[in-house]
Amino acid sequence: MTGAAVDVSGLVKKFDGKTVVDHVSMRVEHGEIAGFLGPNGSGKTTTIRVMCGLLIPDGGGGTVLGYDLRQRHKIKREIGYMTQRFSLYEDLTIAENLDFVAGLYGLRPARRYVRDALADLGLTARRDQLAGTLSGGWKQRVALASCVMHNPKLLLLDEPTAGVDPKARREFWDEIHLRTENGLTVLVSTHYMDEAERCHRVNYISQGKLVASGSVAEVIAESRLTTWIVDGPHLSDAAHLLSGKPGVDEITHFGKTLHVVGRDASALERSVRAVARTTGVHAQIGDTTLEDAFISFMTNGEGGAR
Ligand SMILES: Nc1ncnc2c1ncn2[C@@H]1O[C@H](COP(=O)(O)OP(=O)(O)OP(=O)(O)O)[C@@H](O)[C@H]1O
Repeated sequence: MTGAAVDVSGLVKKFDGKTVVDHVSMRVEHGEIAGFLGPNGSGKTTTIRVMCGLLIPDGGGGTVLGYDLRQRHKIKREIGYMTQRFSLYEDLTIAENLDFVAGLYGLRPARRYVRDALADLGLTARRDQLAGTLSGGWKQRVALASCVMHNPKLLLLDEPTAGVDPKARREFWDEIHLRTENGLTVLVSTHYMDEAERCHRVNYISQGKLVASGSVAEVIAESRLTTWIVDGPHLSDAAHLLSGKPGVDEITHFGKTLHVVGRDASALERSVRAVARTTGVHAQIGDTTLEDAFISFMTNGEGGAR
């Protein structure tokens, strides 16, 4: 297929006169895992719903899998969408849940689709277990099976791993990576930094506006932040003294170190060196993390890089 899997521009969505998606443009290439990050209420779910064809935008447009956003029924048939609080029928077994979904999509013979989906996601041995008795990780696996059973070309996942333990989260991501190697495209919203780092590209939205987009390295570079790592005794004194000093935008405790971050590199250096002299802490330039960059975008609103 030519073009990007998702290619939208200038998307606007308003609720009751309030703009919650504000001229968002985004491309997701075929076979790519694109991360979608941003604070609570920044407009991720709404943007995803517009891309799914579930909501009609108030402005902008574009294509999803080559279909115009207005071809909502065609889009819906070729995508898989896992909602934020996906639900299974708890009093049905795993196989019965999948059979129900096969019916919704008109997949025939349903029995074969269910059997293949169970095998594909390692669920065969549990096929007769009631969904209500499954752990969070297994429930999420069944939800994934439900979303991919009709062989979508694009998966839109809205915080799929919220509340799932680290091992199950890792397994889920391994599944996702395996599928993209076979041509699937994924757009996934998450609040987890380790998950963002597993994406080919990340998009960061704040107050409805896309403020950064690119590979992890590009987004960190775009933040134009300098980070100093401070360690040694009297760390809390150092943190106290650094707070509000010229060039110091953020101070974060990481174990026995402080990350002191700012955009004005020379002012930051002067402040850090002055406090190091006063308190005896040791300071050295360090790597800016994705989390530092996102916190900076959040604090600076739309002032971030694009
Ligand atoms: N159907 C709706 N009617 C009115 N307001 C809505 C509706 N859906 C979402 N909103 C509002 O739009 C804004 C964006 O919400 P959205 O769920 O898209 O954000 P989000 O980035 O997905 O947040 P979270 O990370 O908490 O899931 C919020 O202020 C929310 O209250």
